[in-house]
Amino acid sequence: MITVENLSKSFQQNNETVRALDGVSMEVAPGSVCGVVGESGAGKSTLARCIGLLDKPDSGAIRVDGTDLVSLDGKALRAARRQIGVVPQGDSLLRQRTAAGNVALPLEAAGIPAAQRRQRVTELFELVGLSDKAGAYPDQLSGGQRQRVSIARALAGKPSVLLADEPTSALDPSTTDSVLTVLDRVRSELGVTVLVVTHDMAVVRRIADDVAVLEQGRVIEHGKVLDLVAETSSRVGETLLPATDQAAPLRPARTGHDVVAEVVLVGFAAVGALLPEASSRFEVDLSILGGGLTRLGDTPVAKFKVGLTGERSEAALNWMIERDANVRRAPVAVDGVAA
Ligand SMILES: Nc1ncnc2c1ncn2[C@@H]1O[C@H](COP(=O)(O)OP(=O)(O)OP(=O)(O)O)[C@@H](O)[C@H]1O
Repeated sequence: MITVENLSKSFQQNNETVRALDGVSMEVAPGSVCGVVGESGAGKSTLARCIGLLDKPDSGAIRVDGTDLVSLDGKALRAARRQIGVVPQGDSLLRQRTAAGNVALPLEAAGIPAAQRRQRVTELFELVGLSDKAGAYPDQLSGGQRQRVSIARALAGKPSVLLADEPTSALDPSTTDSVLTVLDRVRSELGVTVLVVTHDMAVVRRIADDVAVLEQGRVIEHGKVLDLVAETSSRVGETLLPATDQAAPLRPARTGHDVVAEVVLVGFAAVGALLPEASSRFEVDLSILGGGLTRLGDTPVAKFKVGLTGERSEAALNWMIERDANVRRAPVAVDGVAA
């Protein structure tokens, strides 16, 4: 479990103070993947560097499994650093060493005997799906393969937390997918808590359980991805779910329906059954006017604009709300004119 409490960090830039982190608080549950997203300069890398103990915050606490890392120094700090594997931004492998040589480096530094080292390196290459590339040099590998070697190296010391800073930037979509598959396995097979800093919401869509959105050093949204997408005001939801045709807002009068609403459905059961069941149970005619289906991780999620016609249209919507559908009704008509 990573807990960040009220973390602040400023830098001096051209005689001005830049608040890279301004009271950041967030939690990452054990064995989950959390995406930290935001525009360039929002403070993502600074947050990752503070959690990775590469930078010291000005104030605040960072707890990993209950221990506050900010207050540590000397031997205790070195021990805490071993709990956190860092995949640095960009290409960081040593060119003159083979892929296996790079992964073995932290094990050599820790004085692990050769036989144990070989076994650990073999396991790590299996985990990242590159057993046949262990003897290759970084220049003989693709960008995605180098990134997977970098992940293996960060995991060499069996950390409980893995930090990856922009692990997929500059990779094409299919290579990105192979790197994300590896990060997903790190969480599911090793139970490691993964924090991924990224500007790419596709990373969040594919592997994140939780997300924190940073803006100018502050957290403006944080929580479970599947909870946030159900909230109508969520930027995460707006980015990850299909658009329901903003050009034609919710106007019952225009569409000829009794009620028009936006509905977000999460999970196989809701996506597959809720709309047809509401329609037949309440004898209303229900048409899909916009939106569509997507997938967040393994979970299907739908956002539809629906038009309902029939006396019990409101009751049908209420019934869906009781079954955890997130429903936003069309604005109420003013002076007889639909809003
Ligand atoms: N070592 C440093 N010295 C001075 N200013 C810094 C330093 N590191 C970061 N900053 C400043 O702090 C702010 C946050 O930077 P940070 O790199 O954390 O953002 P980011 O969200 O990771 O951006 P990017 O996506 O471009 O990497 C920026 O204004 C940046 O210029």
